[in-house]
Amino acid sequence: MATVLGCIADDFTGATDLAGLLARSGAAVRLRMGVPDGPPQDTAGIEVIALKIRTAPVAEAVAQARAALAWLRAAGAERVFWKYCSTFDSTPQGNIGPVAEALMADLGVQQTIYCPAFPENGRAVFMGNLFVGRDPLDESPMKDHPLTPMRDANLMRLLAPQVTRPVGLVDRLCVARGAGALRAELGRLDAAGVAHVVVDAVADADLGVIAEACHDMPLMTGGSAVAAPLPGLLSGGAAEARAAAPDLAPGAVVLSGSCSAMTRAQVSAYLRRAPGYKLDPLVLRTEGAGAALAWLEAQALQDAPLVYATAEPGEVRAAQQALGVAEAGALVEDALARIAVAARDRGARRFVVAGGETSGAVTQALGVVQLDVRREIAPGVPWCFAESGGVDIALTLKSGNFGAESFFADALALVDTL
Ligand SMILES: Nc1ncnc2c1ncn2[C@@H]1O[C@H](COP(=O)(O)OP(=O)(O)O)[C@@H](O)[C@H]1O
Ligand SMILES: O=C(O)[C@@H](O)C(=O)COP(=O)(O)O
Repeated sequence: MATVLGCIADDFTGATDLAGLLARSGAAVRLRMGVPDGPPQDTAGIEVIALKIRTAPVAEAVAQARAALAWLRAAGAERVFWKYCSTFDSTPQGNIGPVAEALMADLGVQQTIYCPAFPENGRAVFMGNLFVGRDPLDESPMKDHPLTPMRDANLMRLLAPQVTRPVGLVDRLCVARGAGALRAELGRLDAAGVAHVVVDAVADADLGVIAEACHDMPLMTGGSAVAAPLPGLLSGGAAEARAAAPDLAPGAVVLSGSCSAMTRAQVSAYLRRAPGYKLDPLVLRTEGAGAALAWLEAQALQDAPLVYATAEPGEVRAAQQALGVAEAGALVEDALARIAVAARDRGARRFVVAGGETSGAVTQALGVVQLDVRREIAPGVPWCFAESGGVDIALTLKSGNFGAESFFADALALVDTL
């Protein structure tokens, strides 16, 4: 089938979030992990390519995003969506703006919009400022993120240093007047040379207006929620019969490298009902992952044991001071990736993974190249089926701050009903 909408996500949890929301429409959505090696084959109406470029050096992020775009265009996509985090996570150098500008240049467009709002998960944009629940982004737990601490809530201020062309805003007062008013305002800004337009949205109805006004743009950017209405607006996103769910053995493992506030609560809740092993980056540095692997070896996989590096902000800061931010993160990601492979080789077939970077590392180590997206456990977190090392597995990749406190148990309870 020719692809009508091609999506590029900057991390793996973000990609499953986006694919899950697009699939709510019933449209056929194919999720590829990394840019596929060969030319497009067996494509769906909606294609999502998951990259692991949120914290990559800018030039590398841009090169990967451009390669993804070239593949999506070869698949027929004339509309492209650039998905980043609903909390606008980016490093000080920042990849959101440079990737958007590179995609705009390749697509030959002068203007795009930015809307990370995700009301179902408490993310709203008002007067260009991003809120998490009732808190401005920089007063939310995102201020302590291990890799992308967010210290400003103003999206124009965050974006301006990342791009070369002018940044502007369409505020909620305009969005509330409907798609025609929004289109007219975008036209006025375009005539004034404003290339990068932050658009306010506080509720799903605003996102409907934005999608209606902007679905014809060759490039839209944002969180998953503003993309959710697109399948209904673009012809060709037809439904596809689902393959039967694979018969999965009971063994499961829960892996958490996320230190986000919600994951910390989820880890605490899960430790009350399942065995757990805590990774320490300082120990990983000197002794490797041997002790964790030995611990896992002694566990019954039917108990769905948890291996986690999830820690409070003070502990994370101490590890980062001793090892450096990148090294601390890489040690944890490598260890969890090795543990995932060991668990699969011992018979685990259900994987619950918390953390975007963590999910990228685990999925790559498991050699997963494509995910079949199924039902959401919580908004933006679907179960997926995949093939890994010649066996069928179920995998859910949870964004740091998504899901209820009982998420890990909720996920494991749902997987047999898919
Ligand atoms: N105890 C720790 N000390 C330092 N870094 C850690 C620790 N635990 C996890 N990390 C790193 O923090 C990062 C968390 O990012 P990520 O997996 O994307 O989670 P989230 O989805 O919450 O953003 C990862 O690179 C992970 O390896
Ligand atoms: O948009 C979102 O919030 C998520 O899809 C996402 O990208 C979250 O990233 P992580 O918290 O790093 O998993």
